[in-house]
Amino acid sequence: MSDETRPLRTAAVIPAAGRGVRLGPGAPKALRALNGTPMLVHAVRAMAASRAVSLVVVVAPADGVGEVKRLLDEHALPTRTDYLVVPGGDTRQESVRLGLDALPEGIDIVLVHDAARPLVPVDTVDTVVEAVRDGAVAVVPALPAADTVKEVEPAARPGEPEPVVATPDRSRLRAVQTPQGFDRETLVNAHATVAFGGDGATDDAGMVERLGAPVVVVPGHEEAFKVTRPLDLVLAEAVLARRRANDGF
Ligand SMILES: Nc1ccn([C@@H]2O[C@H](COP(=O)(O)OP(=O)(O)OP(=O)(O)O)[C@@H](O)[C@H]2O)c(=O)n1
Ligand SMILES: C[C@](O)(CO)[C@H](O)COP(=O)(O)O
Repeated sequence: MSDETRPLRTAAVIPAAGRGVRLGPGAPKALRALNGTPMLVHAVRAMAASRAVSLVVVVAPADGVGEVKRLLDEHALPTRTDYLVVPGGDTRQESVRLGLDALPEGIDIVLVHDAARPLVPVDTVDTVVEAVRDGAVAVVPALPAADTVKEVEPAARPGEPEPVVATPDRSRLRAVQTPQGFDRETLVNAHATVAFGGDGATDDAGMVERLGAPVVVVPGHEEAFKVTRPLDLVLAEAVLARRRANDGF
C-alpha cells in the first residue's frame, strides 16, 4: 500500500509518572485504586476503547516500569491494541517527550492523555481523533468555564489578599482537558523547540500554539475531569458507581 492510501494510525501517550503531591501521601497517583482498579488501568482502557487507537505508550514512574508492566499484564485490556511502557522524567513535559521518543514508525496521529483523567468517555476520544483526521494539527477537548475567572497580581506571601488585575470575558474561556490530539510531526516539533512551563505553556497544545500552529477546541466531557485533590477521588468513585448502576451490575 502506498503512503497516500495507507489509513492513518493513531497512538496514545499516557504520562503517568507524576507523584500526585496534591492528592496527599501514598503511592504514585496513577497507581492508586479507583473501585479496586489502578487509575492508570482505567486511563489505558479509556484510550484502548477507541477503535482508532492501535498503540498505547504508558510513561511510568522511572522506578515503577516493572510494576506498571505487571499491572497491565494482570488486567484485561483490548487485544487489538499494543502496549509499551517506558520510564518517565521529572516533569510532565519530559515524560511526554520520552513517550514520543518511543513511538514506532507508521504512527501519524498522537493523543496525549493524562493518567489522572481516568474516566474520559470513548466518544470524547473519538471526537478528538476525528478532528485530527479531518485535518486539524492540534485538537483539545474543553468545557466552558463554570466559574468567573479573575486575573490577579500574585501575593508576595501566602495568605495575603491578591489585587485583581482583570476579569476575562467568561464566554470566551474554556477549561481544557485531555486527550489532546496532534499530527505527530507537529507535536514532536513542538517538544523539540518549545520550553514547557517556562513561557507559560502548561499543556501540549500550548506548546504547539507557541510554534504558531493552529489549535482548535472540540467539546470535552464533565467525566474527563482530572483527579488532582482528595475530593476528586470521591467524585471519580461516584461516577464509576453511576456507570455500574446504569450498566445494571
Ligand atoms: N513528572 C511527571 C509529572 C506528571 N506526569 C503526569 O502528568 C499528568 C498530569 O499531571 P498532574 O495531574 O499534575 O499529576 P502530578 O504531577 O502527579 O500531580 P501533583 O502536581 O499533584 O504532584 C499525570 O497523569 C501525571 O502522572 C508525568 O507523567 N510525569
Ligand atoms: C494537560 C492538562 O491536563 C490540561 O488541563 C493540565 O494542563 C495538566 O496540568 P497539571 O498542573 O500538570 O495537572
